[in-house]
Amino acid sequence: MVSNSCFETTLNLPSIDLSKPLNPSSISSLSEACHQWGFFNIVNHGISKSLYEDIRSFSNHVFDLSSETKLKLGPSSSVKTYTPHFIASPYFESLRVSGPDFHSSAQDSIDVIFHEDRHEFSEILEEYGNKMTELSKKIMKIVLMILGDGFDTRLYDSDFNNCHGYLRINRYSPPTDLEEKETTEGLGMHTDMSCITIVYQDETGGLQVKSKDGTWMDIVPSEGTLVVNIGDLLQAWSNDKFISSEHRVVLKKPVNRLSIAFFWCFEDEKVILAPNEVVGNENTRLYEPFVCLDYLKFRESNEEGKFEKVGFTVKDFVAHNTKNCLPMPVS
Ligand SMILES: O=C(O)CCC(=O)C(=O)O
Ligand SMILES: [Fe+2]
Repeated sequence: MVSNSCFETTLNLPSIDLSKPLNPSSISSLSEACHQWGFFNIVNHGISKSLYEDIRSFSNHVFDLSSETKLKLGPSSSVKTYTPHFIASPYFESLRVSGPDFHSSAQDSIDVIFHEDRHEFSEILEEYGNKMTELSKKIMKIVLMILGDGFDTRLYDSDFNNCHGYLRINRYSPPTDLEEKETTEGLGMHTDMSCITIVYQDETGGLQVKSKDGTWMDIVPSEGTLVVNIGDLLQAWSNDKFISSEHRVVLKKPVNRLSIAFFWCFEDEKVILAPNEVVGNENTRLYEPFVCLDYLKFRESNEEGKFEKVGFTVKDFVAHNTKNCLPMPVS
């Protein structure tokens, strides 16, 4: 499980400054990043450092509870908001808070694990969820703008009108015998089940994206910067004009790592079909229309130790569907 890695480099992603209008050069570097990496940075996003500090201290408080208490929110509980160690990886655990009512989603979990009123926790998670929702809408508009010159993004408002978001607070606890210069995977290579994901990673670092030649590139954390990555749903909707990045998290230091990922997704019942204008005349449609929920069910796994399922993508889903649609051999 623990490996020495020598082919890793740092990736410089363009930063989109959300306090300024986009100019032609930022559009062009964003477009390149979306096609090549499926990753870019945003700055001046309006989320304060103190909100992160509040969420961090709340999260550590929850993750430090006993396994027995946390499992009251686990996969076999009624709320199912906690993913324990050994589902995605031995070192990964996470807590989910779902929109659009982030307050009540957080409160449902908090009521189960605390025997006193901790409404301040639901309030900070509500604030974060609402801010991420607004940010996601803003970023989606920017991302759609780069689809092409003269492309009227209003045409697709209806496609994205019913999007919803949820956040997952992730904590990684490296193995205690992790030695200097050794790394281990905290979360294996995967693509996200979202249109876009907005990631806050703490100063520990460890997020990596896979380049086309297979090299893992470090996305180094920078204070005040959030990382955005394209997910499978937008890749399929855009007929591969946007790339859903293959990424992972490696643990390089013997310290706990915290990240918060906000997933902005199509509604479950949406039929995903790339619009004709996006496919273009010369290109073929790469994905048969599919229902979002069918893809989510294909990807989701609560099975302990089935780490390989983490790496399935929308391409695997399409291949699986095609295989299942082949005529049965005549015996
Ligand atoms: O922890 C991170 O930095 C990224 C997490 C991630 O990729 C995910 O939750 O899908
Ligand atoms: Fe991810």
